[in-house]
Amino acid sequence: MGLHACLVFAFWYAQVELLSVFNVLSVVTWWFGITLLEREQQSLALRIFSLEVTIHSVLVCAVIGTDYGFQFYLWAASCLLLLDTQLKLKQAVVWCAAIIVIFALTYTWFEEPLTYIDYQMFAPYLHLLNVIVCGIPMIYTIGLIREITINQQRDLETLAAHDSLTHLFNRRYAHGLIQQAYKSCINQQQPICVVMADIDHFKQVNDLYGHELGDEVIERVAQCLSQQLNNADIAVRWGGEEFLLVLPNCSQADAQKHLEQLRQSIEAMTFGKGALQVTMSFGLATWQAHCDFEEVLKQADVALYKSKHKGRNTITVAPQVH
Ligand SMILES: Nc1nc2c(ncn2[C@@H]2O[C@H](COP(=O)(O)OP(=O)(O)OP(=O)(O)O)[C@@H](O)[C@H]2O)c(=O)[nH]1
Repeated sequence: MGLHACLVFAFWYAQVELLSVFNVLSVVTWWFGITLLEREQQSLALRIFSLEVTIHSVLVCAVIGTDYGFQFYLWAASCLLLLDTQLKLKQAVVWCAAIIVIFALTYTWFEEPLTYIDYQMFAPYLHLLNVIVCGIPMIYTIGLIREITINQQRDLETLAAHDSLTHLFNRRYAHGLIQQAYKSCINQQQPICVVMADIDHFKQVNDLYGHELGDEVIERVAQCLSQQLNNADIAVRWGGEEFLLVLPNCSQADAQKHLEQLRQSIEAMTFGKGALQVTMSFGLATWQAHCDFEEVLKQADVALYKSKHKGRNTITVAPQVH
């Protein structure tokens, strides 16, 4: 819009009044397009910008020829069209190709311009300036598409790896991480522990307080688990109210101390304006070098079952298998 405003005066000064008037119209069109952008009507705005740039470039070339490089704005117009995501790719490609064909034809159509302006010696500089200015939307478009693609890929990866309620890792994604942690601990001859944890009497929570508060309990318990874990630890939402914790470089004794702190923290939490408190049971197993993941998981599960059997809100350590 700023560029068109400057050109109103430049063409007036160069006594090409027709182009001066065109630029007034362009300023109005860009102002209208920007208003549409502010109203979040991006698609319509982009189409208007593209149309304006296309018509304007052709008219300028018709009046003063191609020496000044105004035809390069047609490349910019085709890039702008690609940003219109409501336009199907096929349609966008056809429109872009049509604009590029018009660009190529300007050299034949406008070999003899309607007017020769007095400042012909500035033509190469203006040509250079126009090419540079036209490059900006192209760099912007490709950069924007690159940025959007990277962000979407990152978002998709996060969505695929995490559980939507607790934001802990989901079961499917965690498998790879757990195997990596195990291999690294075994290579460095460091201990690694596996814990199954389950909120006690959770069915009653749902039955007495409703599923919404049930969800809040799961969410806040998960938060408490992840806040108290170390960076290398892996917390997974294993099932409804069941969590798996993998603690690399952690001995059984340290894991036991850690879990006792967690147990106490969860016991101290209140929900539903203080009306509800919950407890958690834990089953702890040390992952031996000769065991596979399924085996250690089973040991932790059996230990958890024992904790439930003992009256819940407790930690049971699985016997070491030699
Ligand atoms: N609100 C809510 N409830 C869930 C979710 N996932 C599972 N549940 C409920 O969790 C309850 C689990 O109950 P049970 O497996 O019988 O276990 P429990 O009542 O916790 O009893 P113990 O484990 O023996 O202490 C079931 O009623 C499920 O419907 C969830 O995402 N949100």
